[in-house]
Amino acid sequence: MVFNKNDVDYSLYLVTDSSMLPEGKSLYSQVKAGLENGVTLVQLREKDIETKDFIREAVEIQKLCREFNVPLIINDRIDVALAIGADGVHVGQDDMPIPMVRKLVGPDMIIGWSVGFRHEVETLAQWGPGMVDYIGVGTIFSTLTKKNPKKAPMGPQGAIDVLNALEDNKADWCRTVGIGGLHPVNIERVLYQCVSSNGKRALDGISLVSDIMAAPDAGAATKNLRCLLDNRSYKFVNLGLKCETVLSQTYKEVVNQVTSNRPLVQHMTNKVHQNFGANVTLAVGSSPIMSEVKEEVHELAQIPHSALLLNTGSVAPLDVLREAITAYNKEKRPIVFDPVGYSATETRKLLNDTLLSHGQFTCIKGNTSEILSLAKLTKEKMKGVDAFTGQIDNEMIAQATRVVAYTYKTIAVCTGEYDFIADGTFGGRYYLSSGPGLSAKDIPCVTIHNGSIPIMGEITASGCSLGSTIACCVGGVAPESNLFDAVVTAVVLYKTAGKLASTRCQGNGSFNVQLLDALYQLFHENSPEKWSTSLERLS
Ligand SMILES: Nc1ncnc2c1ncn2[C@@H]1O[C@H](COP(=O)(O)OP(=O)(O)OP(=O)(O)O)[C@@H](O)[C@H]1O
Ligand SMILES: Cc1ncsc1CCO
Ligand SMILES: [Mg+2]
Repeated sequence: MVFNKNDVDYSLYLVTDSSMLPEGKSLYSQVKAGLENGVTLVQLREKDIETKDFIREAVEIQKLCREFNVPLIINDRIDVALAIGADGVHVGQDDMPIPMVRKLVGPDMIIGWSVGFRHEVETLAQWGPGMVDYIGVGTIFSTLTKKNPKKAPMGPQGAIDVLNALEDNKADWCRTVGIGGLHPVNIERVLYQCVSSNGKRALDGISLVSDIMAAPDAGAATKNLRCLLDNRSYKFVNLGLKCETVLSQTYKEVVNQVTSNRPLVQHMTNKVHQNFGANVTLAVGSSPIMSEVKEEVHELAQIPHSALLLNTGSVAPLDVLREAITAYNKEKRPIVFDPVGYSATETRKLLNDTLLSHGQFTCIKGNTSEILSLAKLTKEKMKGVDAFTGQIDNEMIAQATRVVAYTYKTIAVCTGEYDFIADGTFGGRYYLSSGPGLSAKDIPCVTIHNGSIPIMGEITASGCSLGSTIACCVGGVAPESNLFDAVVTAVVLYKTAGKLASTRCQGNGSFNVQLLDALYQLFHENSPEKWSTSLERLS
């Protein structure tokens, strides 16, 4: 053993696969290129190979790894690991039980275990520090490397559950690498999202196969991966992210920017909302396009100042929604997500969870039912798309909003008489191993209020149209503007318009018309110093 187990760098963990080598490259040459450019740990994983050949290969790779002072882990084959004196072994849930592995390999060898569930973490915690040194947390996304996957992809949320279980069980010795379907397009996002709820733990690294093994230029591919890991900042929209005091001057500036940039807001929204949403978008100086066509999402996402409102009230097919998220994330354009009726049925919950795992959202907006159930603060199913009617106080709503913002690293908005807005974006920063240190209760949260306006909740799609307004504001602000300010401006503008409309209307029908007029008027006057809505920063 040349390594102190505690000093192992898990950040970029290369797992080999000789079945995917590009022409003219060998396993040896690919691993060498990886090591020269920032791979910190190597696992030899050969599924269909004679023992004699495996040993020969392992000895060769071991020599190479030693040159770079990088540990070599052997997959599955404890006998091979022992025979060559490897630095570690990696075993799966269906392989030899960990206590037996430890007995065979002795105390110094690194033992890695594939883990996907909380109860597996509880088991390793009971074994204590002498057993498992690190876990491969996965499968995060589906992957072609595993031919017959036994587990459904867990998504970043599943990885967060595992990190939480490690914290809850005080397994502080155990390191973690994310595994499964990780590629340059999603690595930053996964690292950004995967933080335990107490803020103390993030993934220690990522493990991957094809992006290095199958790369025509494995050196360049590794360099690129190394950059992503070392970057520590995920700009999921091309905007500055910070949370400052919001003043009427700020509202004015946001409205000015929306006016001059006139964003194109693609709506994938429910049938009830389509017409009104398009009119609201026009009223606030923006251009709507209602489109659920898979083929055009990339083109639309590339338009300057585009934004996507993704409302799952009555939904486009899953593959269309996924493609839209991929496109807007790729172009770093904002997405506002409205998970309408999130917990009304199991089907809706699964659909929304699938989308939440698939990408990064600038803002997640919901009513009290949606936000409470997203935050897992209620197990009660929603009655259709209705807001929560049970007992809740503002403190609980603030907590739920913060939990949603923190969990999804987003700006969360919870609507009702009081609207709550929490910023869980951390300015796009991410951390390896230690996490940001803050938990949901520590993140910025404001509440806005303009008295009780029950009629706002009594017309359909009023929440959906707040979603349109937010999308106009986050799409319309100039690069390097503050996203949180843009969201707050939209919510304050909308509430002010609701108040004004409620004083002018004669009932629900005319309220709708008055709301459009008021939005148009307030937006175009742009005199926020006269707006009646108040904002309070919560501690
Ligand atoms: N009692 C109330 N007082 C003041 N404003 C309210 C009240 N109820 C709702 N609102 C406002 O009405 C808008 C819609 O909020 P609501 O919570 O009803 O959304 P929603 O249920 O998602 O709407 P929908 O699904 O019908 O689109 C928000 O802008 C919110 O601030
Ligand atoms: C009524 C309704 N049903 C699905 S979406 C929607 C609009 C309000 O959320
Ligand atoms: Mg409502």
